Amino acid sequence: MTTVVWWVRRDLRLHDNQALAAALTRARELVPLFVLDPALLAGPTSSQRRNAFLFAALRSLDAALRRRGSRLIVRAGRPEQVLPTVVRESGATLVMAEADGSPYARRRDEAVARSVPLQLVEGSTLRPLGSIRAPTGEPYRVYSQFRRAWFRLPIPSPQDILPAPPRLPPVPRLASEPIPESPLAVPERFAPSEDAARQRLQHFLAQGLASYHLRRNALDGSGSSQLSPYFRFGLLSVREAWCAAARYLDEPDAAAGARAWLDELLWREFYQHLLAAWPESARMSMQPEFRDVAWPGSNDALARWQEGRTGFPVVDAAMRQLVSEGWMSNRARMIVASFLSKLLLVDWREGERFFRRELVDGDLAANVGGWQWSAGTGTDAAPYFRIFNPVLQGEQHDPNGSWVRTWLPELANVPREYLFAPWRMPIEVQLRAGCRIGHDYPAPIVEYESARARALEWFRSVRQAQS
Ligand SMILES: Cc1cc2nc3c(=O)[nH]c(=O)nc-3n(C[C@H](O)[C@H](O)[C@H](O)COP(=O)(O)OP(=O)(O)OC[C@H]3O[C@@H](n4cnc5c(N)ncnc54)[C@H](O)[C@@H]3O)c2cc1C
Repeated sequence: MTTVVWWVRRDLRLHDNQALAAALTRARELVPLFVLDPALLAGPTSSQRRNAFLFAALRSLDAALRRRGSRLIVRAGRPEQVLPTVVRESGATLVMAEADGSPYARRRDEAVARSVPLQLVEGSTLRPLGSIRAPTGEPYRVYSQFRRAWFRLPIPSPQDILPAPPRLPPVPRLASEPIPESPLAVPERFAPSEDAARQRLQHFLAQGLASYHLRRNALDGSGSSQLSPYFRFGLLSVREAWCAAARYLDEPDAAAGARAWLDELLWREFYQHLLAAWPESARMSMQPEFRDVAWPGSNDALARWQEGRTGFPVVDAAMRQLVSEGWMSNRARMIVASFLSKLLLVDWREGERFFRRELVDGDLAANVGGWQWSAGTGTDAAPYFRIFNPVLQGEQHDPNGSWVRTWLPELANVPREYLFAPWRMPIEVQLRAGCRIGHDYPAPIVEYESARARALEWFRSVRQAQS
């Protein structure tokens, strides 16, 4: 009788789960195990909101396991202590888990592997981490080169997709702790179950994919899939999503949207590979000239950005959506990240930390990648002189202003022509709109043109100091 522990981490799904499938080829008894790791759940980069999503998703996974004759065993503690205990109690001969390339996960897995037979299986990315390399053997630092190399290799095929097992082997008698209750509610936008993830994918393929390339920048997020929390916790297999979308490449009406969406899955892939190759990029600017600089932005500016009180409606709406829902669109993320790191000159790591605490999809690789790109310190760094103008961004990507008004009720009666720059309202218009600048809504924290000039000057001086 072979007993195998299936150690669930960021793969809370039964469909297309390669670690589970590998475990099932050996197991007469299977122990689906989740470890409540204090380093992740209560550490400095933990997030109450993500915990709420995670705990609810674990309950849903447990229910799905029970429908198949199994159940989730939950234990709290440090994995390097919990795993040997569970292996001993269950008589397991093997532990199988999905590989995770983040720096903490790698250290953790090395520590666990010292005392139990741990086998890691791919599945969190489309291709194994570390497998995409330049002819020199170096990992890629530039997305377009990574993408070209990626497409030279065989792409995932629908035949690879693994169905959810209809039944699962029995679980040996083992104690399990209750899945914790979260003090926070799960954001309504994201029902925390594998079924919900799969339904959302189907809905997006049917309704959103064909127009994705045209609508993906909508600030209200209605033009994108909103699948990121599901990928973050592995409630949906990225390989399965890839294959499902790739089918539309042959449909003339949907091909452009499908191509654009698959490219975004490749950005995810790129950042996962990048972090695995350069774990130090989580804390350090990729571009050497930014490593030892002191960013001049103030704590007060950071606080106003975090609280959505900058006086720039697009920035404030995005930050209030983030704090309220744990999510915002990609375009909103780029605007607020550019605003903090360039117009306010606050160290990108402050923004990265805040995002990671607040985002339901908060993921080290994607977040660090997005922040370094936005701040101009990263790989394919956005040129430092590319600075988003929040007024123009609002005009373009929230044209009727409904998203800004949703998150900033104090601007409800501000005429559309002033909505993205309310400080331009003459005083009588302010009074009529019930929105006095500096009283009902903040005056702008900076004047855009001079802040832009200051940023350009600072970035230039940092680069020159190094050359
Ligand atoms: C400053 C900044 C911080 C970010 N932090 C995170 C984060 O912590 N977690 C996270 O998942 N994404 C992050 N992103 C990437 C991106 O904004 C989100 O993945 C996307 O907005 C999620 O919405 P969606 O699921 O509707 O995406 P879609 O547009 O439908 O894209 C599909 C999937 O592709 C992936 N993806 C899309 N764009 C990117 C990208 N630029 N980089 C990496 N993966 C991408 C996501 O998994 C996403 O769910 C960040 C971007 C920026 C600019």
